[in-house]
Amino acid sequence: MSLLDALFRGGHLRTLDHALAQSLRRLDPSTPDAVLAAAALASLAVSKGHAGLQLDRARDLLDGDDPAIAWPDAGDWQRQLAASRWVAAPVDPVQPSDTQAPLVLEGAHGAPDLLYLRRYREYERALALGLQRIGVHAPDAVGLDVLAPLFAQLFPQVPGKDRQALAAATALRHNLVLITGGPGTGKTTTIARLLVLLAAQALQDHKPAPRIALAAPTGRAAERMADSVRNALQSLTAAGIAPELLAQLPTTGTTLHRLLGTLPDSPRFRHHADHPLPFDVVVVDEASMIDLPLMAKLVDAVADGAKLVLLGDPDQLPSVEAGDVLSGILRAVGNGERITAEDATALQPLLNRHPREQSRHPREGGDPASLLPNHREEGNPDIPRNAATPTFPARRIHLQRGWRQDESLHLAPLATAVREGNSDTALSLLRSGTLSNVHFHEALADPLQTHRDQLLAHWQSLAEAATPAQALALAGRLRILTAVREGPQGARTLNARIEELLAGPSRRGSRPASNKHFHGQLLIVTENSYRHRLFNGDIGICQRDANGALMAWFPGDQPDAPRAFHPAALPAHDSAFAMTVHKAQGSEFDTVWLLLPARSNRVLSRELVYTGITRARRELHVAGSAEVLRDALARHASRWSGLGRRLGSETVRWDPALQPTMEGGGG
Ligand SMILES: Nc1ncnc2c1ncn2[C@@H]1O[C@H](COP(=O)(O)OP(=O)(O)OP(=O)(O)O)[C@@H](O)[C@H]1O
Repeated sequence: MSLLDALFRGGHLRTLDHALAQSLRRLDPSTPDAVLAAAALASLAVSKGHAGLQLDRARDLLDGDDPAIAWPDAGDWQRQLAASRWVAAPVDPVQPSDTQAPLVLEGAHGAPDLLYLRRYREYERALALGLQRIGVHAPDAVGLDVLAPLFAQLFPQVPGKDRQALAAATALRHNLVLITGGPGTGKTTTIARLLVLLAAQALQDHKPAPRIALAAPTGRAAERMADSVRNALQSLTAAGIAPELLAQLPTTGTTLHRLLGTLPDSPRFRHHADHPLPFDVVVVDEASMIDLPLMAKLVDAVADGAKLVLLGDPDQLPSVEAGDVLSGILRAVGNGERITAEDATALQPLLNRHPREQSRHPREGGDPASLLPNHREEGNPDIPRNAATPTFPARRIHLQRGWRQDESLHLAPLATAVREGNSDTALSLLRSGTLSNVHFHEALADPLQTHRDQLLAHWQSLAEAATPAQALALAGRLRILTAVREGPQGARTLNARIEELLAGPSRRGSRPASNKHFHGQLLIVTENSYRHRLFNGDIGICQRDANGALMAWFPGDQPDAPRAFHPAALPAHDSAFAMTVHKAQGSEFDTVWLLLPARSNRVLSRELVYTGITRARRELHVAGSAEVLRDALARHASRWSGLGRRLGSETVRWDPALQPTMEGGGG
């Protein structure tokens, strides 16, 4: 049996993957089986979140080992592909490939071979060039010293120890900046202060106030970001920052789709290179969730000379759709932070001019590296002092100190153990019961049985809420998060059981399948609908309106004015009493129940557990066996992508002639 047939008959391919291979065979019946199978697998790889197919690890795409499949040797496979008319093999990672070839093979200098669907290689190429374009426009650093008093007021901590200050200062001097860190490390707080500085800088230069956009991949994440900025502005008001500066800052956030301007029934956007976004500063939160097509389109739409600041937690799960863009970019920036000696010199007026500090330590002068946080100082990891000028003009600052320590949930030690894959520590912390509001239900498989009343009470309160806005506000109080969708510990099964429980014994089973919506039902949208302005991951609730008609309500532009849809007219959606950790990215809930499957599964990873537990704001329950937890923490959720090497490549240089035009599709 051919490899393609074996893959198809084994149920490993989707219809779409198989159809792609078949269409190549129809066009040229002499196409070798290995090429057809590779085309189908490259298409399958995208559906599993990879940018392309890594030939030597193709078997990892399958859900389990299949003895019926005889995998070709990766070297032979590569040679057959390189010789095929369907496969372009450009030597340069930023040159366009032959438009006639639907597949692109890349891999050089010992890097593994990646086979792309052409469109995804174009997205990566466009993204790499677009990031270069944004990054090479370094803003003028002249005049930073005038900002020093305001800077010192905004960042009163001890200089040389404050990474938030370093991040803001760096972002004043660079146009492509990544500020990374776990939950509560002050990413948004830092942004608010940076925006005040940018407003002050414009005022001082007699320029118009900067046009600023705050965006995130999901509506919920955008709202959370705007909330945090509003809180930060309140603290800045209290700290005596000039109201005229604060007045220039945005207090609302938007989704990336809305920012870019969706077009009805089209994956294209209103804003792109030829019609760029009318913003001088674009700040995007939850960058780990952004997939390759969307990031490529965002970067394409950022105007020349504008600043792009990406915020994210690199330890979270990568985006569900193809990409793992954030980690690709971080790989190119380098694992450490790229603060060059040149940066340090330029930032000296800000970082070394704290009035408080100056009186204690007269300005040292001379050694610019003395400005940088020293890794030997407590709480500050290493920063390469004078890394060679990076080929990729981005800067990254990683914030480490958690600022939410006074809150009742004591999560940090567990989050660290999980992030580091340290299962002994994670288990002993969980078992010890010493972390406040963290509960471990070892080997518990069914919380709906053991904690039924407590869980049901919450969902019943949704049905009792007086208005849809109130019900939506309550919706974030509790969520069951699962690793998988199917199976006894999967989101689908749990939702069905919760629906039954809510229906009560008398009505159990009475709700016809065709009319599955009910008052108090929590919903999650599972596909993007540009027409409805509803996007994958949006959460809504069913409630009867004043006339008794059951409507589905989703957050609107104003928190107190949700949008109503007829349930039958909604795009694809599910119940959302329980949802997968993947779908919960970008959201937080007061109480989280993280339910692990009874048996190990390839989707389990330390990133999944980390993302799941860090969704909790007040209380965390983890249910599962030690064995499954150990297995999860031993695995990384990695994705195949060539972005890191494309960005790090010596040959990637911004050249307007190379900039591709963004095609539609994918995003
Ligand atoms: N330098 C600081 N001094 C005092 N409080 C701070 C500081 N930085 C952050 N905080 C506080 O810590 C909390 C978390 O900050 P913030 O929301 O900015 O973090 P974040 O990294 O954006 O979090 P998340 O990723 O969860 O959105 C806020 O209450 C904020 O006021």
